[in-house]
Amino acid sequence: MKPTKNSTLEIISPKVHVDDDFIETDYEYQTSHVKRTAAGQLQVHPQTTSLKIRTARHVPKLGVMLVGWGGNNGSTLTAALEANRRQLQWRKKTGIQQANWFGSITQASTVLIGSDESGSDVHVPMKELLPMVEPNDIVVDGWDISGQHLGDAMRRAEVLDVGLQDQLYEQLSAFKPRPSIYDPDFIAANQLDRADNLIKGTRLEQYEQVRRDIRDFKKTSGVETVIVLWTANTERFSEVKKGLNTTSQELQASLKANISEVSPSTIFAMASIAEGCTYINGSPQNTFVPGLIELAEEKQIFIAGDDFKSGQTKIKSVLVDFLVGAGIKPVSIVSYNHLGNNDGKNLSAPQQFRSKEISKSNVVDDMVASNNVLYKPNEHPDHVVVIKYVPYVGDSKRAMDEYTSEIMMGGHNTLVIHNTCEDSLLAAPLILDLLILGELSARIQLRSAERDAAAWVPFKPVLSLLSYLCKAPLVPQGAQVVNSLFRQRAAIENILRGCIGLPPISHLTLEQRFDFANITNEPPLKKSKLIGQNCAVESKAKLHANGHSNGTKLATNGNGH
Ligand SMILES: NC(=O)c1ccc[n+]([C@@H]2O[C@H](COP(=O)([O-])OP(=O)(O)OC[C@H]3O[C@@H](n4cnc5c(N)ncnc54)[C@H](O)[C@@H]3O)[C@@H](O)[C@H]2O)c1
Ligand SMILES: O=P([O-])([O-])O[C@@H]1[C@@H](O)[C@H](O)[C@@H](O)[C@H](O)[C@@H]1O
Repeated sequence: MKPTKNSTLEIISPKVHVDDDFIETDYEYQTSHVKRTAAGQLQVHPQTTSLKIRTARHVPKLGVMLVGWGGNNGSTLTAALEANRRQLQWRKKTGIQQANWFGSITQASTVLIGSDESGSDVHVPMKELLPMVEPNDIVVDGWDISGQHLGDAMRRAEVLDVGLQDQLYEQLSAFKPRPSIYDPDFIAANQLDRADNLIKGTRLEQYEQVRRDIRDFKKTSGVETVIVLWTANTERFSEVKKGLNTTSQELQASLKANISEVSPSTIFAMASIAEGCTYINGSPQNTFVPGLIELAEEKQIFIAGDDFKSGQTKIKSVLVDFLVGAGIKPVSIVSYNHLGNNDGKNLSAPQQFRSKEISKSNVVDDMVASNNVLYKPNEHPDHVVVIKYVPYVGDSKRAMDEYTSEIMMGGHNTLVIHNTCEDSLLAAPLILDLLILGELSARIQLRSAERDAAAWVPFKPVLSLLSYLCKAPLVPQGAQVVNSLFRQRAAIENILRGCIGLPPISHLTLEQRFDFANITNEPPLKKSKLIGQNCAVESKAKLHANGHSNGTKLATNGNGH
């Protein structure tokens, strides 16, 4: 079976069944359930559940409606879609630059699927594992409180090279954001000068207008599926209060009663759910108040978020995982950055900064809690987040992080990281992945393999699979919040593997550590082909032997090469 029409991959397995509509696999799901006894013992029960996984093969034409379309992220994503669609290139002072999707795991990363007869790893592009939306086929629309068309919005953002902007300006100028819901109580007062493109009326009337906009987009664009994604300004947190928004009934009643504490982002989420659209929150505010989550669960519509995990926090979710996993104890983490884009301007207001501080600070909690050898109960590293607005640097975020850890015998290790990047060029590819993986998730279902008439079941409405792309992952009630980046990525990879009948990768590679031929009658590994650095050394060594080397003194890898 070839998962996608142009895939280099073919799965040869009796467990995989393909017809015109579905890829269906038999899947032995293996877990370990742990019970704590009264005596404090941990009883571990390995379990295997026989499942079937199916993935609908038809990839719908996807429409995305961005809230905050005219912002740095929204305009940059729109520009990138057009630049890649047209395979544009432009001159930079360093030479010719081609459009690409670097930073997108679906478009620019590969997945280990196994090893070949010589024992070498084999990786394939993630997008070849299952039928996925092609970025070139995505249709974009959206809203913004600023009425600037996308050509001027791209220029205002000052993110992309002028050589590229000039090739896109006319085309993007045809895109005009729809009027949006503006409530100055939820974003910084310094955003007022942008607010010239507004939906008037009560919250209910605004909600109804957003629903009409979604229906209008579906009708005029011909898309089959719409995902609504918030990449507008960070809002302050909404108050969560009984009678206001703790149930779907309360929330809907508050909307109808025009209660001021119902935020624009929550109204957009309600309208999206009412129109059957997945809603993704790329900002840190608590759009998903309990009543909204209950509404999504009642309607079985996906919601995901919060806050794109693009830079400092992404590194933090790797570094702290490494340190704690290595038995090294982070005791102080200071994350400072300054930037000068409009996001930074909005975050210069205390309430909006507080939303971001929360999402950037909670990312270490699960990793710290995982190691009771290093940390006493409720013991945490000092953790400080600082964000400053410095207009001159624009979208070029300058991040400085310091990680101080205790090492053996009272020693200390301090890591200092300086990270400069165009923040929107980190976020735009993440938005693409949120859209593509969010759409794919809607085509994946599970059922028991042990009961013939078992119903096919979709993912839960709170789509925690997208956590890899979010700073503050929203997870289903009772589920564990996982921030470790590699665990989050492994979840995505192993779901994709399961959908094509492949087991999770254990990295055991027993066949390379034991003489497997004597255990399983497997044919022995062919002569090990040097790979990576060793291969480079071997090829240079051969060149050297034949007198063609550039004379570089070659290190050896211990095998005489
Ligand atoms: N690397 C990143 O850029 C990054 C990473 C994580 C999170 N984020 C979050 O993504 C969001 C967007 O970032 P950005 O750099 O594009 O910011 P931006 O300020 O450039 O864009 C936000 C846009 O939203 C518009 N807007 C504000 N309120 C609105 C509303 N109610 N309805 C419609 N439009 C509205 C603004 O006019 C602006 O055009 C921010 O909340 C930011 O915190 C960004
Ligand atoms: O992704 P990350 O680098 O941890 O966090 C970023 C912040 O450092 C930055 O100040 C803010 O403007 C971005 O929206 C983003 O949230």
